[in-house]
Amino acid sequence: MKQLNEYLKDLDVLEMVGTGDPEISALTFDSRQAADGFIFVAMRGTKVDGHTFIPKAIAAGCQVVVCEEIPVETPDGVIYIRVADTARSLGWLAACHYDYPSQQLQLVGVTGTNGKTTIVTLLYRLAGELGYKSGLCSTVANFVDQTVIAATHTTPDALTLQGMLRQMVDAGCGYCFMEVSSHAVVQNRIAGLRFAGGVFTNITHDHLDYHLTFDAYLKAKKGFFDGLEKDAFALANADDKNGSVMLQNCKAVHKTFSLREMADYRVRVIESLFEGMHLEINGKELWTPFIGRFNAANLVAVYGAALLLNWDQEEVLTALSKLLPVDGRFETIRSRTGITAVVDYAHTPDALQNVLEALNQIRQAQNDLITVVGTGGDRDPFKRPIMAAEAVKSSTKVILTSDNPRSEDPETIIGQMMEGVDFKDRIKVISITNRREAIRTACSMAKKGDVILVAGKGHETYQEVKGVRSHFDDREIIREFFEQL
Ligand SMILES: CC(=O)N[C@H]1[C@@H](OP(=O)(O)OP(=O)(O)OC[C@H]2O[C@@H](n3ccc(=O)[nH]c3=O)[C@H](O)[C@@H]2O)O[C@H](CO)[C@@H](O)[C@@H]1O[C@H](C)C(=O)N[C@@H](C)C(=O)N[C@H](CCC(=O)O)C(=O)O
Ligand SMILES: Nc1ncnc2c1ncn2[C@@H]1O[C@H](COP(=O)(O)OP(=O)(O)OP(=O)(O)O)[C@@H](O)[C@H]1O
Ligand SMILES: N[C@H](CCC[C@H](N)C(=O)O)C(=O)O
Ligand SMILES: [Mg+2]
Repeated sequence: MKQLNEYLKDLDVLEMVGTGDPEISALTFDSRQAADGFIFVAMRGTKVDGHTFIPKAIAAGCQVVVCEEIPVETPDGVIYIRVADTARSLGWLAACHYDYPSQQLQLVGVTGTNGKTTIVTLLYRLAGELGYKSGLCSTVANFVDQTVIAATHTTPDALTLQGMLRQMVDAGCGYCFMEVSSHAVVQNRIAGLRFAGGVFTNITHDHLDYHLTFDAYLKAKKGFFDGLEKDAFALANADDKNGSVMLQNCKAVHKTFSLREMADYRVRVIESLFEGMHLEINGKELWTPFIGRFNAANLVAVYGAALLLNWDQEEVLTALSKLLPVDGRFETIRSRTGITAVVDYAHTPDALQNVLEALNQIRQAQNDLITVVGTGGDRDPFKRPIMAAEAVKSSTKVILTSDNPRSEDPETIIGQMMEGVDFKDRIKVISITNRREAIRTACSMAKKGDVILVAGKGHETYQEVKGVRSHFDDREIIREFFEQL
């Protein structure tokens, strides 16, 4: 255990009320978790202000409070530490508490609207193929070497994150690959971390409910690159017009990847089939079971990051072609009757457009492409009509349905999606609120050779309706209906 003064050396303390240097047992930012010997960090949230829970945290045994505003009443025996930004301070306190684990391994962060989970998971698997122990922080799951820890967020809170990194270091991991969400940057969940490198995939429409403007969303992503040190690498997608924005004034070593332009790491799609793609990466050819140009971009980003970590180029290329698609991303299920279903986590307009483009390139023109899609409740409402329009533009039939409606009315969400569909196109659209029914309908409509895309939920094994989560898995449901054909 450490004394308080050790924790304070990383903070810019503006004011302190109370004296002493108590021994600290743990940290918390939630008064409900507080106990004797804890530091309580008061954070201003989106729903409530953590400062209002300071008395509760003290009643539970906290002797040290880190806050942005010192309360009027300051009982004896409690030390109040005022800082400008408690969320940022939490990152540094957590880093100190766990003995700065990010400085003891090579941490690579991946940010962007789409492709983060794919890239970090492939880097983690590639490390395994090459015999390196590593950790993973992703939307689907976290891994400490081979041990899985369930994921609640794409990027966990600073305390959970630093704790997990400590477990990785203790387990002998030399690397950690993590997703850096824009929420995490804004909420300073990544404060106190030292990155060996950062990767930028792309930025398109998402999360405008939280960031309000595209500019603010862009700034959040850029915030991650602005924080990289000069010995780190910054690998950006040259095909995205904001790739260069990420690199502007970034101290790290600039590198790029591209499907089109001259870049440090280049990929070309030689052939694309349902079984996979034939690629050329920096002049070397390889086969991969991945489908879609966007996955060629993901693979070249993985290749670039691997070389920037000084992994052996030949070994990387050999292992790359063995990697299999990630859970819930372009997962293919075939019926005995010759129908192909694809389950994909496309939950943004750009992702949906990309997946549909890939499917249209590889399917036979005479066959139908039936898309089943919804959009999440309590999340960006502006993407709803755009996603419906994308689905209609590139599919022959569309079934609009529910995703995770959360606290919202599912029919209202579908109604907002429908607003994006031109009147003349409505003939090819039906809406079925119950997602299971929607999938069943798609399976019974499809004929031999047709393709069904079930988009939006990918790996998820639940559906949240009116705040209640029940077991739900697009893949299980498709298999069940395919059995009945
Ligand atoms: C909008 C958002 O990001 N919210 C996150 C935020 O919660 P919040 O701001 O609502 O917190 P709050 O409820 O207002 O509480 C404020 C403070 O008071 C404290 N409190 C509260 C009650 C109490 O009795 N005592 C107490 O001390 C809370 O612990 C907190 O410190 O801080 C919490 C703790 O870190 C997060 O769990 C929570 O994530 C929510 C659950 C969430 O859904 N977040 C999503 C939107 C998210 O973060 N997504 C991104 C990106 C997704 C992607 O694209 O992949 C992700 O990284 O997962
Ligand atoms: N490089 C890419 N460019 C555009 N779309 C992509 C790319 N990679 C994946 N996608 C699409 O986006 C979906 C989500 O991919 P992935 O889970 O890798 O992204 P993510 O950035 O982790 O998403 P999230 O923000 O939910 O964590 C995929 O199912 C696919 O449809
Ligand atoms: N990480 C994304 C995932 C959305 C997935 C979709 N199935 C939904 O629930 O809206 C988010 O929180 O916006
Ligand atoms: Mg993800």
